[in-house]
Parts: sequence; C-alpha cells; structure tokens
Amino acid sequence: MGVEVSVEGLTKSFGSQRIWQDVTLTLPTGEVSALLGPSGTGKSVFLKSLIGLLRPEQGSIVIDGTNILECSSKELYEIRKLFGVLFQDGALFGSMNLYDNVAFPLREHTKKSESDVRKIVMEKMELVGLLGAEDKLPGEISGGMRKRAGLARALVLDPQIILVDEPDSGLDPVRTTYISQTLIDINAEIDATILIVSHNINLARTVPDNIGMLFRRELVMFGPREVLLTSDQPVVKQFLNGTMIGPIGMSEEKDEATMAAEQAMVDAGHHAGGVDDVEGIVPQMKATPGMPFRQAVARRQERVRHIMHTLPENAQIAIHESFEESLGSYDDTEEFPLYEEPLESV
Ligand SMILES: Nc1ncnc2c1ncn2[C@@H]1O[C@H](COP(=O)(O)OP(=O)(O)OP(=O)(O)O)[C@@H](O)[C@H]1O
Repeated sequence: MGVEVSVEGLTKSFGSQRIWQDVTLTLPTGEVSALLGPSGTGKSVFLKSLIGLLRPEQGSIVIDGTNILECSSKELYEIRKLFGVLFQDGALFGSMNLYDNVAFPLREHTKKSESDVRKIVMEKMELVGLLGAEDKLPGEISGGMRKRAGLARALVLDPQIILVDEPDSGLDPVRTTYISQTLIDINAEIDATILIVSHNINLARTVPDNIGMLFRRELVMFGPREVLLTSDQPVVKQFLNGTMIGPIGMSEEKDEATMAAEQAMVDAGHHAGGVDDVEGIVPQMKATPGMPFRQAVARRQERVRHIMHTLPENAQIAIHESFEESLGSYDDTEEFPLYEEPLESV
C-alpha cells in the first residue's frame, strides 16, 4: 500500500524569484491526486521538491515519518526508493532498447537474477500494454509508447508513491485517455499513492480523487475532486473551461483593466475560446473490468466523510451523489466494503 505525503508551509524560490509559498497539502495514502495550474506556476518544481531533487527554503515534506528537508542524505536515499517517477518525455536512455531501459533500475538497485529481472520487466511491460515492443529503441516508437515505457520503468521497484509529470504532453486526446486509464489501473493493482502534475482539463475532470491548483504563487485549493470541480472561483472556472476570460492571461496574470476590456469584447460577441458550457462533474474513471477494485475508493469515502462538514455545500452535494453511485455500482460484490449507516444530511 502507498504512503501518505504530508506537505506543510512549503516555500520555494530561485534567487529572488518566488515560485510558490506556504503550500500545505496531504496526498492521502493510496489515492490519486492531481496538481493543476497554468504553465510556469511551478508544478514541476513541486514534483521535484517532493523527491528531494530541489530544496524548498521553508516548510516540511513528511514521507513515511521522515521530513525529507531535514534528514540525512542516507535517509533521503532510502526514502527515494519509495518513489517511481515518470518524467515528461519518459527520460529513456536512447541507446538502450525498451527491455533494457525498463530493467535498468532493477539491475542498478537490486541483486536480482536475470531471470527474476525478466519476470518483473515482462509483467510491467504487459501492464502498460507494451508486450512485443521489448527490442525497440526509444527513437523508433511513438511519444505515447515512450511514456508507457517510462511508466513501466517507474514501476519495476514496486513504488509506494508514483509521481507523474504531464502524462499528456505530446499525446493526442485518445492516447491521453489510454494513459489515464493505465494510471487508474496501476492504482487499482498496486494501491500506490499517485500525484499527477498536469494542465489537461479532461484528465483533471476524470482521473484524480483529489485535485489542487497552483496560481499566483499560491496553492489555490487542494481537496476531494468535487471541491475544485464545483468551485466558483474565477481562476478555477477559467482553467476548467479553457477560455480566455478570467484571471489567467498569456503570461499567467492579468490586471483588472485587461479583464474588463476582454469581457467587453465577449459581451459584444467575440468568442472567448474553450468549452464554456461544461458544468458540473463528469464521473471519475474506474479500473478496467477484471482489475482489482481500487481500495482507495473505500478509504477515500471514509476519509471524506470525516471532513465533509468543512467542504463547500456544492461539493458536499456532489460527493453524496458520487457515494450513492458507487454504492449502486458495487452493490452486488462481496469484495467492496459497503457503508451501511445512513449518509449524513448536508
Ligand atoms: N532549476 C531552476 N532554476 C531556476 N529556475 C527554475 C528552475 N526550475 C524551474 N525554474 C523556474 O520555475 C518556474 C516554474 O517552472 P515549472 O517548470 O515548475 O512550471 P510548470 O508549472 O511545471 O510549467 P509547465 O506546465 O509549463 O510545465 C519557471 O519560471 C521556471 O523558469
């Protein structure tokens, strides 16, 4: 099972450039979370900070009981073994075929025999749908296949935390959905804690259990998906609908005068772009039939019940609806733990 990642008061600057400040969030054990935000808001910097590749100047990151900002390099080395990371381009070695790329962490960090290595590599290649492509070089395959190979490599050491940097970059919408499904299936199979960094709206709407958003050097919000997906905050609505109308500009921020001028243009009939009639919540993706149930679903229900009273009313309503739907869909199974007490009223 995955481990919780608890971030408190985290602040990161490069010289005098403040990237984000006072970021506090918890990635719940075994759940899938996504961190959204316009380009350049520091999502990748956050991800690199979690694994200790970058060092925020303030705050704490507690993983499995260890604050990685204060621990020794030996402790950090041990903590890093809990992680599997999928970088944007897959970060494959160009001169190695896919088999050797995926086998690399096993050969580097374990003393496993070649036959054990083969068993694990083939299992992960199958999980990401790459069986048969073992002999290909990274330069001979598509971007989507490179991502999946990078994912297979991130999985071979049985990570408890998986960090995924923009799984959709360079992929068409259909391939993005396939990789989203793979991430959900991996979560069902190994119950790892997953953080996806992305600015893909479809992925944000359908994949994570929890969503956060960075904007103007702050974490605008972080919590159950229903909170962000029902939010009325202008920056959130603009981001989810991908329009030009709102506080996000080409260079991230707009002043009030620019926003007013743009609104006047739209009022006069100019198309603001995006899909501005998408309202409400679309259902979350489920594990592929035949996969184990996502244990995160039941754990999350219990966790969310405890914080329900702290959430905005629209989010509470949406959460109750999703609980009822999941009870309905799993009603006739024995494996899925059902909650029998009546739902709290909102
Ligand atoms: N090692 C570094 N040294 C100095 N500045 C950096 C470094 N890494 C990132 N930055 C700066 O931090 C800011 C945030 O970058 P980051 O790549 O985290 O944004 P992002 O939200 O992931 O963007 P995108 O969605 O476009 O990938 C940028 O201004 C970038 O130039």
